[in-house]
Amino acid sequence: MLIKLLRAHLGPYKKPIVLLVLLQLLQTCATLYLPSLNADIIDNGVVKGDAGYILEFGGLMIAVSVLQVLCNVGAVFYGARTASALGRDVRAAVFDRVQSFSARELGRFGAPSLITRTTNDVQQVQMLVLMSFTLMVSAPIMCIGGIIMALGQDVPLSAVLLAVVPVLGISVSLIVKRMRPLFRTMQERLDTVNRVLREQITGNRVIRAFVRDGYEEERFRGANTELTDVSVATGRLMALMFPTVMTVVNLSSVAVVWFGAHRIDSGGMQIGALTAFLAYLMQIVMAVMMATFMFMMVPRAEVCAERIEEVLGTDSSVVPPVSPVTELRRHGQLEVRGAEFRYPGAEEPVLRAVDLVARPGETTAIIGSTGSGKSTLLGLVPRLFDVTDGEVLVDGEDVRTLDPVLLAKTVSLVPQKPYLFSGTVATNLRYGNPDATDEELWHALEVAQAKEFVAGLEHGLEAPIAQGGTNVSGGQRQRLAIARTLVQRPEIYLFDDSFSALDYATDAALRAALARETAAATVVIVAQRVSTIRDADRILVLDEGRVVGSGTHHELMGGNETYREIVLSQLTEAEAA
Ligand SMILES: Nc1ncnc2c1ncn2[C@@H]1O[C@H](COP(=O)(O)OP(=O)(O)OP(=O)(O)O)[C@@H](O)[C@H]1O
Repeated sequence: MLIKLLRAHLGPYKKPIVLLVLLQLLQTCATLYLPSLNADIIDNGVVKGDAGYILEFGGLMIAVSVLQVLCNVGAVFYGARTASALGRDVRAAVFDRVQSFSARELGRFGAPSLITRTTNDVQQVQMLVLMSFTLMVSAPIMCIGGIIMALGQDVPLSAVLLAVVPVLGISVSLIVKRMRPLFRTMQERLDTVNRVLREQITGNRVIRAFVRDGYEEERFRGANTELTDVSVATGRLMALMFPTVMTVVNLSSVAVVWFGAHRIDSGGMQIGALTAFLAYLMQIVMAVMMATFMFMMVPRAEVCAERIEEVLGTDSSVVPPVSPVTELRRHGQLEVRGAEFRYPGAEEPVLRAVDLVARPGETTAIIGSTGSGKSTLLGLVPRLFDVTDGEVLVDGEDVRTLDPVLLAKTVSLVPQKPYLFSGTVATNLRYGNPDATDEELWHALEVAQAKEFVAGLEHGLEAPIAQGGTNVSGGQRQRLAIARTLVQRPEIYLFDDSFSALDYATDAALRAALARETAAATVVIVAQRVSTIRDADRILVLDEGRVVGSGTHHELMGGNETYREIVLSQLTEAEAA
């Protein structure tokens, strides 16, 4: 998965990658060359007292060091730039995919997990790539080159390396193997902490109202402790790595000095060669350590890459049309034919054989007990999800064949729980129509009965709105959401219980203004309140996902038992007449 992800996203950066590999190659060669030069200076300059030799080779050492530093800076620069670009691209790819998801896929992953995947998971992959750019080239060359150079200094002493390298390799891989499952658990527990935290922040008022602070604290502490436990377990393994490596290093250094001293004593080796040998031993061990460090990151990045690929590999169940219809002939006729909808995994459909025709210039209302499928039915029109059977037509065209931009322009839904974005009143109102003038915004606010309240705000249209619209009341939020839809001027308006938070007087005033404003449009209103819909041209009665009645208020009062029951639960017989 990691390789697949990297192959897919590193493609555009071939040039900087080749450049940084070359720079790494050069700087590693320079690093390997320095101990040999040092040995030469000791054996041929210092021991023989040749100042000219020392100066000449000392100068060369400085030149090689400068080259090494420059190459290193260049490699790190290109490495960091490419890794950051990769992170940006993967984040953008995940974001694009998530944007295409329908409510079904969003529900499957959950918002907290999608956020962790887009941020933390991508960051883990990005960090591994940065480390790899720095170490992938230099570590193996340094290790193999170090062995060759050490052999060049003294062959018998190199036997020490035969023991050191495998011992180091095996002990490190044993530790890394145990880390892998822990990393997966760590990412999952991070998801859980995010989920609990998000729920507690969004449900803060309910928690306070029910005085469940203690319970919620305990729940967070549980999730937090679980994350800490797994982090500590991986931390322990990581901590074990360095003492293990250092023990091997120190023991091998002692062995090299011990055997090297004997070789010098017997005249088989020069003192400069022993210094160089020790330096190469350090370089080899450093290379193994660096590789280890990288391998430590690989399992976590692999787990993260799998989680990212899972998102990228998930297709939206609301598929955009291959050859979309980009123009509609008539203006805003909505028709639902034999619609069935079943939520994923649900045994029973929540809508069955639903038929509905809503024409321009008419108001169609949908009423029914809670859970009867009203919101689901409205959601089928802007394709929040697609019918599992039957069809939804706008101006005679199946919504599944319509260009998504055209569909969004034609149909606008005011959801049951409207959402406002952080920004100002104006930025929210212009969400569906960025070119709307201030006059248009004020007009929409007037129709939505929100003009007075916005005019009363200190900055009027420029008054700040918090994320989710939490700094305005529920009723104000509903009215701003209605105004936002009015600014967009669609041909089909869908109001999902959008007047529920308004008092009766405001509800009536709003509907009267709305009727004038949307006189030529198709309006579908879902409501629980009979007074909101009794004047509608047609009322559809839903019961357990089926249409059990259709007609005007008077027609339904005459012959539809379900409708009569709903009406008489809210009004007296005289009021309902
Ligand atoms: N995401 C979901 N997954 C599974 N089932 C769902 C989901 N959303 C809604 N349902 C079920 O679908 C049925 C219809 O829900 P819907 O929200 O359409 O009803 P409604 O008539 O709008 O209700 P209300 O008047 O309370 O808003 C309900 O029984 C509900 O349990």
